[in-house]
Amino acid sequence: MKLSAQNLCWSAGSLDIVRDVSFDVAPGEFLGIIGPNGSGKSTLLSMLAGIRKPLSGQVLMGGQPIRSIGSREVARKLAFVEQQAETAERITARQAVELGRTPYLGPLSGWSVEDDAIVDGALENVDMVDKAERHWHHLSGGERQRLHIGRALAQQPQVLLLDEPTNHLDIGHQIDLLDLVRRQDLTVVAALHDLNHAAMFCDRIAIMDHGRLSAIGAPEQVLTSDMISSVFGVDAIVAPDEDGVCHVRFRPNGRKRVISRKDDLT
Ligand SMILES: Nc1ncnc2c1ncn2[C@@H]1O[C@H](COP(=O)(O)OP(=O)(O)OP(=O)(O)O)[C@@H](O)[C@H]1O
Repeated sequence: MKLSAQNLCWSAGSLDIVRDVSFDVAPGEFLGIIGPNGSGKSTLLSMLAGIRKPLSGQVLMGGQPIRSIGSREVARKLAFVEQQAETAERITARQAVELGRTPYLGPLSGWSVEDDAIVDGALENVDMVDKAERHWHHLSGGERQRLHIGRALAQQPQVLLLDEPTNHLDIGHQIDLLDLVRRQDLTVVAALHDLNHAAMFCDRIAIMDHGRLSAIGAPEQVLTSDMISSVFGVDAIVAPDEDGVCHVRFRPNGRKRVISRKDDLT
């Protein structure tokens, strides 16, 4: 399902947080959003999810304004895993994933064996089958994060929005999770901090800088030394690796040098 951001703006008082951001995400495409802390990634995602009302502009899901679609219908089509997603404590891991089936339940459509099978599949996908009966508050941060993704998959959405989904995960689970997400036939928008993971898994990357979309394109088009230096203030060398995927190697003194150059001017 296609997702479109059209001239999205959001402000907090007099502070412009997201400034006139527009892009389309094609059905089945994986778009990564990168940018420094505070550049507006989470704010943008919450507008894409229909949770935060844009000050101006609109979000279209499947060509329809998201704010004109009922919340239950949105929940059947779009799943959002927020950065600090919390879940009530007195539930098991399995029950946390079962929450993903809520948009499908109603007075005439109770819990079914199909729901059980979908939850089983989601638990398997996020490697949590063996901990399914554990209590939420006995799980590690990474296990909880995997369950949030499991809950989102159990929602069987067509659009998946993820805010820093690999936070808390060890490197094995980071790679597994991004690979899992990429293998689903879903339209995905994910805020990511690791530029190499963005290059490895995303079809395109959008770069947020001070609330603006400063570039969007294929990883090899947008991940350049100049961009990394100007947006992140870090020196980096970008070159294709042996698989042709662009690889970013950071130079530890980069940020220090940028700061000292600024100091030279004062
Ligand atoms: N409700 C709000 N009121 C005031 N300021 C806000 C509000 N929501 C977000 N901001 C500010 O907007 C800016 C962008 O925040 P946002 O969380 O979107 O950034 P981000 O790119 O996701 O950052 P990070 O990488 O740290 O998660 C930040 O400076 C934040 O403090």
